[in-house]
Amino acid sequence: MITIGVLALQGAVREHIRSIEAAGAKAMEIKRKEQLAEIDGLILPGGESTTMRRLIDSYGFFSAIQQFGETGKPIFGTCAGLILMAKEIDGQEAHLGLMNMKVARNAFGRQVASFETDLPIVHVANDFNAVFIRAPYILEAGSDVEILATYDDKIVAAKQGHYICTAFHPELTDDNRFMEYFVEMVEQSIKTLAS
Ligand SMILES: NC(=O)CC[C@H](N)C(=O)O
Repeated sequence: MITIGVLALQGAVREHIRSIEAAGAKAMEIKRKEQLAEIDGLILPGGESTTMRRLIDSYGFFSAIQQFGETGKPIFGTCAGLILMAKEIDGQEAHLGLMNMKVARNAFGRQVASFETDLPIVHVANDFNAVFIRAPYILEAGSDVEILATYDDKIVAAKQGHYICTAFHPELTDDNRFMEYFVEMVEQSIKTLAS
């Protein structure tokens, strides 16, 4: 069975653990960078991206996560995790810079800080129950980035090779289809890396 880690410095860690297990994989909380060697895929959860970045730096995770990705192992960023993965962030310095895209934080505005809607998502479902909480969205994506979902003409899910991200929170509902897709990506990457 594959093992998927959740960066457990801050944010929606427990919900992701439950969702990974429901999708049929083993889940592991990642609190030290040495633990990255024990997992096949990594999730950067929702939370607060600035706080998470500060903790990533103080626990020495910054280049460890980049190197994990460079080996071809899949990384999935949800919400704040999506912000961490972007090469560019509107109005501020970027963080890990893994995906060729520019994002805007808290981009749906104060009045609609949180909402949920059923979305068609490429590879995943025609009616995925997407929950948005002070969500970012993707302003621009490079030609190497596959757009998986839009809401109100804004890009809210994307994939670039073994990197994938959502502006919404697939771990907060019982709809496990997005997580099942990530589990498949991780299984596929193991076959590719072994061949
Ligand atoms: N629910 C979330 O992860 C919100 C992300 C948060 N607005 C940030 O900028 O980090």
